[in-house]
Formats: sequence, C-alpha cells, structure tokens
Amino acid sequence: RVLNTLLQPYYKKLNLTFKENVSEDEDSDDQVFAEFDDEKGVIFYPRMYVQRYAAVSDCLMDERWNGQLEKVVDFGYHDMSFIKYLKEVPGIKHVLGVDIETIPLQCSSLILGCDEHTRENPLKVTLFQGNAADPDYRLIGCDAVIAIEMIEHMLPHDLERFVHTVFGFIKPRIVILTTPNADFNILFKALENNGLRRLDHFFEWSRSQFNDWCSNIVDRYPNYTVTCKGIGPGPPDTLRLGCCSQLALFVAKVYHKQNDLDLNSLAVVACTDVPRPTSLSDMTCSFDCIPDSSMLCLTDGLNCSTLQVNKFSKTTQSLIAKNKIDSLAYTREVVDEIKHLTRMLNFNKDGCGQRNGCVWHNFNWGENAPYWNQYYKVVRDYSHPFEIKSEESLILDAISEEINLLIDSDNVQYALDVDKFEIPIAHLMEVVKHITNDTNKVKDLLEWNGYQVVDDVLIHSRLVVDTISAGLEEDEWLDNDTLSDNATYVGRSIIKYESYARSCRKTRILPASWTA
Ligand SMILES: C[S@@+](CC[C@H](N)C(=O)[O-])C[C@H]1O[C@@H](n2cnc3c(N)ncnc32)[C@H](O)[C@@H]1O
Ligand SMILES: [Mg+2]
Repeated sequence: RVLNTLLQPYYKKLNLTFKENVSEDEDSDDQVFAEFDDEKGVIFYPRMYVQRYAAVSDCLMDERWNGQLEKVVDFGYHDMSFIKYLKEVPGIKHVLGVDIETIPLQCSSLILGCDEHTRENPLKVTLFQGNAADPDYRLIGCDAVIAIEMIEHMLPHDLERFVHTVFGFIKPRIVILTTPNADFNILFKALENNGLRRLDHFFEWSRSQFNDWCSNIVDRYPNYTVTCKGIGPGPPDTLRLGCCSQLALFVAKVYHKQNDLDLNSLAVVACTDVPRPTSLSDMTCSFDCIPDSSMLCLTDGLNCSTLQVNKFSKTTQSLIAKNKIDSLAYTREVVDEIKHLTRMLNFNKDGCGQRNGCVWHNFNWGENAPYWNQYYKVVRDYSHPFEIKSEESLILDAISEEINLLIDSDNVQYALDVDKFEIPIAHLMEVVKHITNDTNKVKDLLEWNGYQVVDDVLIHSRLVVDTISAGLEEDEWLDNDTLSDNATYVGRSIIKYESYARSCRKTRILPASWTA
C-alpha cells in the first residue's frame, strides 16, 4: 500500500515518452522527465533515486511473484534508504542488508529502531557488514537479490565472485541490479574532468557493455533469463543516449525455494563405500553425493554439508561407524555433538568456519564449503513488533480502502456532489463478505468508529487528504523523513497536517518521531 501510494504516480509513467515542453501545468509532479539547468546540469523529475527505487519496486511487485518474495537481500544498502521501502513489499518476512562499509551501517542501525510501528505480519531485518562477493550461509533461502548502484563499486575479482554468489549459491527467484549508464555521462559537465565517470566508481558501462555482461551471465547460468531497461530519461533530444541508470532483471526459469539451513532439523547420514558424485548440478542431498566414508553428511532435506568424522570424539566416532549407511537415526548424543561442533565452527575467531584442516566439504563447492561459512558480521538484528489484527480492524480496513477507491475513481454512482458520497451498506458488505455477513455488526462498527450511517447508507464527506497528498508525496521522498519535515509540515494548515498524518498512519509510513 505504501509503495503504491508513494510510487504509483511515478512508476506507472516511467515508460511514457518524455514531455516535449516542460510546462508549469498541475500534472508536472506526476511526470517523469528531465531538463537542463545552466548551473546544475541535468535535473530529473522526480529525483533520480526516486525513479530508481520506483523501478526496482516495480520489479519486486511484478504480478508473477508479488506477495511471494519472503526473504530479500539488499547488497550495498548504504544508509538503508531503500530498505525502508523494502519493508513494505507485500509478503516480505526477512530483509537482509549487506554493506562493506561500517560507517553507514552504524548510522542505519540507529535509524532502524526509530520507525517502530506495529506491523500486521512479523518482519525481521538483519544488517550485516561484509563483502557481497562472499557466500555467507545466511544468504541461503533469499527469494530476491537487489543491488542498487553497487556493482560499479566492486573490484573486478569481487564482481566475478559476486556473480557466482548470487547465481550459483543463492540461486534466488529474481535478481535486480542497477548501475549508471556511461553513454549518458556526456550530459554531466562535472564528469568531464574525471574521464566521464564518477571517481568512486571502478567502472561505468555503456548500455551495450552492460547488456554483454548480463547476457554472459545467463549463458553461464542458463536457469536465468534477463531483461534490461533504462531508468531516468534525459531531457528531450537526448533519447539516443538512453537513460541515466540501467536496470537488469534476472528471472529464474525454475525456482526451488531453499530453506535456511536449520541446525535443529538436521538429519545425519553416515556413509561408507559410497561412490563420489558424478554430477555437480543437483543440489539435493542423497547418498550418491556423499564423497567418502571419512565424511559425515548433514542434510536438512535440501542443503547438505559434510563433516570429517575424525573431528568427533572417539565415542561418537565409534557410534557413527556402527550406524552405517541406512541409518538416519543417530543417538541424541551424536546429534548433539554435531550441533555443538557446527556451532563452534560457526563462531570461531575469524567467523569463517575452520579453514585449515578442511573440516567442511560440500560436493558443489569442494573444500571449505561456504554453506556453513559465516563471512559476514551481524551489525543489527531487529524483529519488528507485530500484532495479529482483530476481525474488527480487518473489516474497518477493508471498508476504508473501498471507500477510498470509490472516491479516487470519482464514482458518480454514489456521489451526491463533488465532496459527498452515499454508499449503500450492501455494497460494503460485498467487500467484507470473506470476514462476515452480519450487516448490523458492520453498521455498529462503522458508527462506533465515527462513520455516519443513516438507514442502510453510509454518508461520506471527502477529506482534504486527496487534494494535498499529491503535493506531499514528493516531499515525503525528498526530505527523507528528516527532522526538517516537521518544519515544512507545521507551516501547512492544521487540517491538512491532521488528515495527512491520518493517511500516513493508515498506510504506516509515518515514523513514530513524526507522529509525536
Ligand atoms: C552508491 S552506494 C549504494 C546506494 C544504495 N544501494 C541506494 O539504494 O541508494 C554503494 C554502496 O555499496 C557498498 N559496497 C561497495 N562495495 C561493496 C561490496 N563489495 N560489498 C558490499 N557492499 C559494497 C558501499 O559501501 C556503498 O554503501
Ligand atoms: Mg555510486
């Protein structure tokens, strides 16, 4: 809902052709275009990062997977500016942020607790410090990978490893990458002295270079398809240069959701005299992928790792030896010792599993399998408070959403005049029929919550919300929820403030500090 409210005016129009004449008309807020300013160079409307976030959100909410992306990682999340919106993507349960820098991480860990509001669904946000190139085992199970303007900050060998971490290790359903379009740079005067690229970027690619890189990825990881598009059209007459940024959307042809490797549901399989695997493509653990008898294979049904048997105590080793291949039923002691050992490995000093002596082995990855490797440091792990909604609030929410829809569509059927509507309760009962068919209960609930109900009709007067929301959407984005927002909004009339606050609370974009 938040993303819709904030982004829809923009992302629905991203594919429109540019405005030929930049006029001062009322709609200009809603248009996507750019113009030249003698001093500042190209100016984007809306701001470039808004267009970028809108395009990425658009991909995340594609109807093919909308509501199904539960675990999502944002690589190079910087100051969390996108994570804020990611948290509102339908169906999301776990957001991971990974950034190599620690300074922005510290700032962002302050931001996290501030916007506390009670959610309807549980959501965990985990911020890591680490290199996106490293396949940390906690990335397992991500349905979507996002990296907004990050790849150009990576060293070539890290970028290559990153590709494998994403497409060979995480294997998510979708991957969204954005990077600047070098073709566009001649429009930025400031870049002229830097060889037409930003100094903190290791490279900037033309559209054809980016396309080549992307198609090379899908050649190597044939389970993926890719489409590229531009974000941020330039001023009229610059069409040939493309857009300011470019976005690649990779989609898995076949997607198997990986479970997080769960130590508590491990099955343990001992093995003797089992042939080595012949195919590296099958990730599922079965007996024929177990390397040799000196290894113990651990699997939670999907992921598998092996552990050197000689790392166990003598007692356990003899227990393992006794339970040959067909036994999944190890004694409690053996399982406990395995868990203990694996935990010790995960939490050793450099946090990378045990590298010397090759404790871990995985048939896909060889020695020192990354499955169990803990490359990243947790900077912050935050579970949002949530509450399961009562039936009453579900009814009220559904009805208020319907009322807004009717009003927004300028429905003439129920309009008395421009600001007043008479909506039959029977119409509203349709909207809540999956919850209740008790008309009296719904009428009582509506009256109790301040709605005017006369006979079997709800009388609704339009609030100022609609007229001001368009103007405020952009402010909300631009000012980034900083304290200065208060100053801006206090200047507006109280009724606007109030109704805006109400609509924000409803859509849950209002930070707690702001409400106060
Ligand atoms: C231009 S900022 C990204 C902006 C941000 N994604 C957004 O949505 O606005 C690039 C970020 O990538 C991070 N970064 C650079 N190399 C990285 C790497 N190898 N692994 C993880 N993060 C990296 C930087 O620390 C920086 O925060
Ligand atoms: Mg950059």
